[in-house]
Formats: sequence, C-alpha cells, structure tokens
Amino acid sequence: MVNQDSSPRDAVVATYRLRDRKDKLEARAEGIAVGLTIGTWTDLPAARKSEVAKHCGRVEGIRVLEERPEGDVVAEIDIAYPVANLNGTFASLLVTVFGKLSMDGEIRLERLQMPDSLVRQFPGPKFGVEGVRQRLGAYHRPLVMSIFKACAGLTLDELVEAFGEQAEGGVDLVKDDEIFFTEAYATPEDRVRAYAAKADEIAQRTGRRTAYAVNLTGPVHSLRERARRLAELGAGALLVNVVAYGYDVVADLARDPEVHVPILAHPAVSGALYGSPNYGIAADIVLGQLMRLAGADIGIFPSMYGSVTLGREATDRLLQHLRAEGAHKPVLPAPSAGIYPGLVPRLYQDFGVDLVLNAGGGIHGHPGGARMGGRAFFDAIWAVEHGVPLEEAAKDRPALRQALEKWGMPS
Ligand SMILES: CSCCC(=O)C(=O)COP(=O)(O)O
Repeated sequence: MVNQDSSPRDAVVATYRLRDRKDKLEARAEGIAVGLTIGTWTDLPAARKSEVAKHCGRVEGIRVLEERPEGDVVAEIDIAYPVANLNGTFASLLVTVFGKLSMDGEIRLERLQMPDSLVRQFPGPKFGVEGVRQRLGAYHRPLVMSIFKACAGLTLDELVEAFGEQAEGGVDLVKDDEIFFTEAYATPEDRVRAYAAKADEIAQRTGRRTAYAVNLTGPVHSLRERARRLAELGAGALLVNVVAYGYDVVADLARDPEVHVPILAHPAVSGALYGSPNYGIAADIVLGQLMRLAGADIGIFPSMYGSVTLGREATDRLLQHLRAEGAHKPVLPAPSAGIYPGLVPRLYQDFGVDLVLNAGGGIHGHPGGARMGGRAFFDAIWAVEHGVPLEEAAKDRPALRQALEKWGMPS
C-alpha cells in the first residue's frame, strides 16, 4: 500500500493533531493515508494494482505530544499525499487532505507543507504588497481603510454622501461592509459609478483619491462577469467573502486578466473552520496560506487586540504565510475588528509598515464624524513616523486628540 516512489517534492504533507489510544496510532495513521487516497475500511483488490498503489498516501511521522490520565494520547501525525491525486483546485486539495477525515472525531488539520510544483498551480495575488501600494499611490506607510457601516436601507444619494464623508478624511480605501448584499436601493454597479465620481470630485480639491472596494455579490456563476464589469466601471478593489463563496471562486478571479483590480479577502464564516482547538483547520491555514494561494492581495483577519481576536502565535504563523518568500507575491495584512487610532503604535510594532489599518467603528464613531475619524489615523501615523508619542502629537491635532479622549490607548 505504501507509495515508495513519492518524495516530499511530489507530495503534500498534512499534519494533524488528534486524540486516540496510543496503541492505535499507527493503524489510525495508516488508515488515513490509505482511506483518503486509494482505499477504504476493507481490503480492495484494485488497490493492490501498482498503478493504483502509486496514488496511495504515506505515513511520514507520528509524535505523541501528551499522555492523558484516561489512557489515550494527544498526538501529531504527518501524512504525505501524492500531488498527482490533485488537479490544481482547492476542492481537490481540501477534500484530499481533510475531506471525510474532518468528520472523524477529534482531529484538527494543523499544517500543510506543499511542494513548489503544487503551489505554482494556484494563482496567488495579482498585485501583492507593491502592486496595491502602486495603485493607491501610498508608499512607506500603512494604508488606511474605512469600513462602510450601516449601508442596507440607504438610498444611493445617502450612500454617496457617506462615501464622501469617509473619503474627505483622506483614507486610501473605503470598503463595503461584508454583510452588504441587498441591491434594493443601489446595485454594486451603481455604487461604483457614483462613488468614483465622488472620489474624483474630492481628489480635484484635495489631491488624494480614495478607492472603493466593492462587495462582490450575486450567484457564483455570475461573479466573474460582474467582477470584470465592476473593474471596468472603476472599482478600486473587490471585497470577497472567500470562505462563504469558496477559495476556488477567488482563484478564478485572480487568474482572470480582465479582473484588473486587487482582491480583499474577508474572513467571514472562517471561525466555523478554525474556532475549536480540537477540530477544524488551523486559522493560519484558513486565513493565511489558502488566502494567498487563492489570490488575495489584502487579507483581513481578526486582530490580536480588538473585539474579535486571534492569538499571537496564530497571528505570527498567519503573517508568515502572507509574507514568506515564495512563488507568489506577498499579501498585505489587515488585522481588523475594534481598531482605533490609539492602537496605531502597537500595530506598527506588531506588523511593521506593510499593513492596512482597517476600521469601521474606529472611524465612524469619532466624535467629529467619519472625516475626522480618518484624519485621526493619519495623525497617529504621522506621530509614529516622527517618533512622537501620540499624546504629544494630539496637542495640536484635534482629530487625534478627540479620538484619544474617546478611546484612549491600549493598556
Ligand atoms: C473579525 S475581522 C473583520 C472585521 C470586520 O469585518 C469589521 O467590520 C470590523 O468592524 P469594526 O467596527 O470592528 O472596525
């Protein structure tokens, strides 16, 4: 059954953390390697044919991490799956490494090591960090992105006014809220046209043009056409609910040269995959590794500090996936949820300058409104860039002063 020819160069190695009886670990690991490739729970004559056996998975390692008083153990096992079993889609990758296995009790997919030959079958980001910066004309500082809040139920005129308020604050991007699906008052096409005109009007006066990241919505079969149309109409970027729509949908967009705008990956629904320490798929795979392979240019994920959080270790692994040298361009991280101006020095410290400051409440909730909310972030960036403590910089910067008075600094 064991595929002797397979080497790490032609196999994807999945590491799982599971709980089982110690004396059952070897059989369990072998069962996974065979069960997810060529076999099932009983012996199959066809599986003994050499052509079929080449596609068999292989047990690469078994490590006991913890012996439990009840007699069972927590262990990690590594299984290598031949790349030849896959076809360059996320469906083939995910179903192979964690398809029916994801339903088999307490087991979690912790790591995926992929050979370059497989990585290159996925598109990766079209723009990456440098490309996004070039499009937005913003270098050597974090980008500032405002999240549209309260959209459903507003008329197009009201939406344009709200876009204008955010753009007046000088933000690089205004993105739709990921929950904005209704087209009752304005289609995404209407919004892109109207916001582009508003952005032009403001840019003529201020010299800074804010881009709009429109939520790409609708039936899956219509998304590529709509993405092309929105790009053509002047969208600055596409916001995609990647987990809800599927990684392959994003990969399709990233491969399409006519979709010539960056992709912002939203993490909605991902907690259902990574939320448990004992089940599901590790957050850094879901929000980092797979997002980059699929073609996200900006990756949104829960920050370490805000209202919905991800731990530091998971964040560090996630960042590694977004930024590591490799076949694909790096992704801009957008740690999100509960971000406010007082956090900017901490964000610089934790993420460096290649970063998106992404805020909804932290902009709209500013006492002076959204335009002052955006300015407060730029004041905070100025302070960090000049080595000035925020409280000091706030003395002659009202936007920052009011933000600090309202939200303070992290402890
Ligand atoms: C959990 S990461 C995504 C955060 C998000 O979608 C969002 O709208 C955050 O809004 P906030 O008001 O917390 O900045």
